[in-house]
Amino acid sequence: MIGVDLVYIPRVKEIMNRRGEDFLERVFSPEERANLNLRPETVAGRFAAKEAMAKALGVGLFKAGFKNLIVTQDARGALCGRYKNDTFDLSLSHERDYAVAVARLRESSVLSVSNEAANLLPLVDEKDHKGARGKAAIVGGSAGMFGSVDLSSSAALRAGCGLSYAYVPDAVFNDFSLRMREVIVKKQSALDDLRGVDALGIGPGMGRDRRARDVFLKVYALDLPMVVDADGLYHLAEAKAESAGPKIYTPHAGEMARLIGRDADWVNAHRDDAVDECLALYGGVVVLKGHGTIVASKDDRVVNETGNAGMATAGSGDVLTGIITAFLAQGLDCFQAARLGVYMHGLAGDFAALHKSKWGLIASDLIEYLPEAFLRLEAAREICQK
Ligand SMILES: NC(=O)C1=CN([C@@H]2O[C@H](COP(=O)(O)OP(=O)(O)OC[C@H]3O[C@@H](n4cnc5c(N)ncnc54)[C@H](OP(=O)(O)O)[C@@H]3O)[C@@H](O)[C@H]2O)[C@@H](O)CC1
Ligand SMILES: Nc1ncnc2c1ncn2[C@@H]1O[C@H](COP(=O)(O)OP(=O)(O)O)[C@@H](O)[C@H]1O
Ligand SMILES: [Mg+2]
Repeated sequence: MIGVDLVYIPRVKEIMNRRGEDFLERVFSPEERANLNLRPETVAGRFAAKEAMAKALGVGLFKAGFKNLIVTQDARGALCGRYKNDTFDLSLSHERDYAVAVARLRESSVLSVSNEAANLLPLVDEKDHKGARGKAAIVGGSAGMFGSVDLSSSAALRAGCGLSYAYVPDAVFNDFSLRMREVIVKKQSALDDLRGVDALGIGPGMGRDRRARDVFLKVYALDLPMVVDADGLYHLAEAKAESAGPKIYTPHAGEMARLIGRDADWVNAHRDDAVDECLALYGGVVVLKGHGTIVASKDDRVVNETGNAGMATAGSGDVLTGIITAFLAQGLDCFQAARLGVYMHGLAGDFAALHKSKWGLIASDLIEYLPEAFLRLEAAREICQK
């Protein structure tokens, strides 16, 4: 959360001479230009401060935009920085040909992530081994739908599990095994092994034929914490199977409509009522996805505050299944795992959109930016606990 930058003053002087006002307009906001001292060492120091703020945020300077990284003064007259809702302490200096700036993201900015979510983070014991950090299994995949189970099982590892297994149909086992590295691939004919895992996710890309339905019914009857998504929700709606262990259901509006016998337009217009109907029919914890995802049990309900429309892209729900399964496997209860999972998935999506835009974001980016979301939440928790 600290950034530093060094700028060669003669270079800034040369650009100022060559490009004049045009350069200042491109780099400084109107607020900054109003008070700007045009000595090259001052301009170079301000420029370095912007780069240092971008580094403290972990965002490229061009992506953040020069003019969005604002060097200003606080109420006491001390130099500080601002980027959207984040603020920075700044320290600037220059000597001969060089100007230097150090930026530190203020704690208040770090705390703008949810303290409640930060306090749910599973603890990591320094003596942990992979078997002690949660074993997650994802049951799904079928020809043409490898991607979904890859995304789910990979996301489970990135969300902190020590071991992640993908249970795929025997017919695609060889192909799928070649594709995966950290994830361990198993055949769905070995479902008895599932008793050794801590939590399960079922449904991504699993298909809707009879074979898939039979696998679903066997797995759904296991007394293990379980996330039910995608084609798992299809089989559940069709079979109205009895649940044994703790369950989290993660429908989008279309899947919710099927679960409660409504249409998707009705669900979109009555999201809270749809969740109530789903809870009454299936119990457990319900996650109704989409803008303002609802996480609800019969006793608790929250509307999630992270995430963005760039996440409306194929496979992003599969990533969510893996993240929630991982938190279940690390010992959180169903409501906590769903709450933290949805929050982290959205926060990773917000980081991904910052780096790659809402247009360029794809589901695997959510896995890539999950570590950044963890770092942010871990920093918030450390500050809360001080
Ligand atoms: N790379 C891979 O391998 C991937 C594999 N995947 C796998 O594909 C399988 C099928 O998944 P699915 O979500 O497409 O299935 P389904 O249940 O038919 O729902 C779609 C229907 O519901 C409707 N709908 C209404 N509201 C909606 C909403 N808010 N969000 C979304 N839909 C909404 C929608 O309406 P429409 O779009 O026509 O308006 C449409 O009629 C599943 O196994 C999944 O894991 C995917 O994860 C992608 C990456
Ligand atoms: N407009 C949006 N704003 C925020 N999040 C969204 C938006 N649209 C979709 N999402 C999120 O993206 C994910 C999509 O899940 P899903 O529809 O199951 O995708 P897939 O089946 O392709 O993996 C959900 O977590 C949902 O909340
Ligand atoms: Mg889905």
